[in-house]
Amino acid sequence: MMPPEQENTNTSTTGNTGPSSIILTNWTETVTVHAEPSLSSSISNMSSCSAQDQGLQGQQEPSLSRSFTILRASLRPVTLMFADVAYSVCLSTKGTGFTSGEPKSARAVLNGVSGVVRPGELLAMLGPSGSGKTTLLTALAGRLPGKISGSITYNGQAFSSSMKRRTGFVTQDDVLYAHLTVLETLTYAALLRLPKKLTREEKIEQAELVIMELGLTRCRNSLVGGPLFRGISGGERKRVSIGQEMLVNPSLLLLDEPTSGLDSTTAQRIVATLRGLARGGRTVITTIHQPSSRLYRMFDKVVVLSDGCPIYSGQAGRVMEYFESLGYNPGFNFMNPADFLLDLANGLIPDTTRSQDDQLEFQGRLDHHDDQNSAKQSLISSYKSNLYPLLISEIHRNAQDPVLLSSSLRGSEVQWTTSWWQQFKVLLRRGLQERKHESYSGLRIFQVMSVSILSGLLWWHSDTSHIQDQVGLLFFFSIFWGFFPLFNAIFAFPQERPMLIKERSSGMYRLSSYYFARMAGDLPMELILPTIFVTVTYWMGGLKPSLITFVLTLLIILFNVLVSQGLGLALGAILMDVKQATTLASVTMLVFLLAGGYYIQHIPPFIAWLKYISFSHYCYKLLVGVQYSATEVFDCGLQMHCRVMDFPAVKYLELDNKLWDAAALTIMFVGYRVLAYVALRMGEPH
Ligand SMILES: Nc1ncnc2c1ncn2[C@@H]1O[C@H](COP(=O)(O)OP(=O)(O)OP(=O)(O)O)[C@@H](O)[C@H]1O
Repeated sequence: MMPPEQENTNTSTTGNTGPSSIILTNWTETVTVHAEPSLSSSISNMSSCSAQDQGLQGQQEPSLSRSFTILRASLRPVTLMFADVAYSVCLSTKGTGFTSGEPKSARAVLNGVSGVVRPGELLAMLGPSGSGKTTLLTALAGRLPGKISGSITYNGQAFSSSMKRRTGFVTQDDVLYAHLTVLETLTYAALLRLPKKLTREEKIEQAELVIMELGLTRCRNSLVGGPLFRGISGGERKRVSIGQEMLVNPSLLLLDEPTSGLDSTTAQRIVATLRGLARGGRTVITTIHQPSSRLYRMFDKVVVLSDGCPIYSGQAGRVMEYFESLGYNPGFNFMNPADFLLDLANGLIPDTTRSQDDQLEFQGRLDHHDDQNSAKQSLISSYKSNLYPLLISEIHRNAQDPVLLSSSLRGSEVQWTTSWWQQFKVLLRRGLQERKHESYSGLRIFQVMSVSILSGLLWWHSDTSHIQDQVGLLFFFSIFWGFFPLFNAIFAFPQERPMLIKERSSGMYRLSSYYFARMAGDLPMELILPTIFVTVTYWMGGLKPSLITFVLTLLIILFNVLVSQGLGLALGAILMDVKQATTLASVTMLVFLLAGGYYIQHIPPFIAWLKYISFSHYCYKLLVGVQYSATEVFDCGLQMHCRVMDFPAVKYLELDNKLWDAAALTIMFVGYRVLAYVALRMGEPH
């Protein structure tokens, strides 16, 4: 139990609501909910566990006491009802022969699943692997693509954008930025998700609060980590993911396997927290693989799935009674109800005539498929005749309930909790922090510096008497700064896709604010490296010693970098596959290299148009155009001077219209970026 004085600071007991009711104040309103002692105890247990390690509990208590209630009261309770939910996926049946275009077959993943979950309840979905738990959870979260039959309603209404912002969804794989600390991860989530009316300090305080509440104090400053380097533990990652969703104070919280891979104590803490959140007036649904009996006792309701069909949906405490009424007994005492349910869902019916050891041996053998299938069918038909009619009549009754319908989630909602500018600023900062290791990586700087010094040495103090070499250096500028940004930019969106999907699905920010923040975040390094490169190589390479020409050369190359980056972003966003995008990019750059006008000057007319789609071609033309004036001459041998403009490689370029070249680059600069944005928008799950 929480210390009495702490309870008093968080809640006030009211005379007219009875001893078990407390008033919980939150951002926008005051609601009355029924609290259970277990909530306080579970949460305080977790907090104190970590706070003790740090000796922080005493220090943090004042801020905790002011806003503790925010995490405990749901703003708008949601009653979730689902009836006859069915979902199929299309599978192409591949034969072993040489035939192609085989007919597609549909596979039912969910079949007639129904249930009711009310505010304050914790529902667990149980079932063997592949039974459809994740699919059902995703459908209930409004995130399942494709056609779902049956009905899913939230306070009697269909899923809406308002509901989306009230829904927290924790996926099985934790999608987190590896290079942010736990505190940074939760602070950025708070800054993006909490409403405008809270100050920045208050939002940061909420993040701190979630850290304490989830027992993450000990690792608050540790990096999250990822596949390439180790960070916090699996259980801590899971708690960070839950914390991100808790921050928005969701009315409906859905979690996919929040305890998988965790030790039983940590799993117990997580489920206790979920139960605590439910008791604060939320509707909480979780899938779970193998709960211990301790965990099982914390569930209010369970849905048990077998091959996508329900065999039970209702109160968790009455499950044994129900199956006993059908004649199924665990066979021996003290069996974990969850184990019993999973056996049943697998079609393993306990044989009470056998001893315990015999049963284990019997069930372990795999040669009873027919028996198992007929047992499953029998359980499914028992569900249909016993539980289904009750559930459907409850759903119909509730659907007519005027109180439920009046608490509609539509209407009065603002679409975004924070302004465009606020989102842009936070996303920009987060992006810079997450990618600084990559942008400012020593390897990347070494790569550019070594190439610049090497090219400077190769072209060391070239002059116009070696015009072919000088023009070659300008062509090299245009090609190198076409390739390099293009290949860097290709990775941007495919790498960020899981995060983008997760955050956009919960309505965290606008796509445009993300997009512009990403563009702006990449700019410093995209521009600094070519600036260093050009500065070193230009002067070492003996190009025209004029400051104006140097600045113009630099500006042309920087613009070329931005155009090339735009193409990389567009390819990445359209294909969303790094391998495909890099293959296409290398073919494109090869075409640009060959058609750019340096290697081949007599391209057959039917393919000469290729150069007009090459940004490197325009860049090269502009570079040559600013390097040599129309009257400039070079030593063409035998003490003769020729006009640079008559040199074949330059003449071929037709340098008379620089404005058009600049306009072509500008069109590409805008066009590629618009294309990337549209591709991102179209690629979003609907
Ligand atoms: N898009 C899809 N394409 C093909 N099969 C799918 C698709 N979605 C789901 N399935 C299949 O549907 C079944 C149910 O999948 P689901 O992920 O919901 O199971 P689960 O009960 O959550 O399993 P687990 O406990 O192992 O995570 C699986 O057999 C899965 O292969």
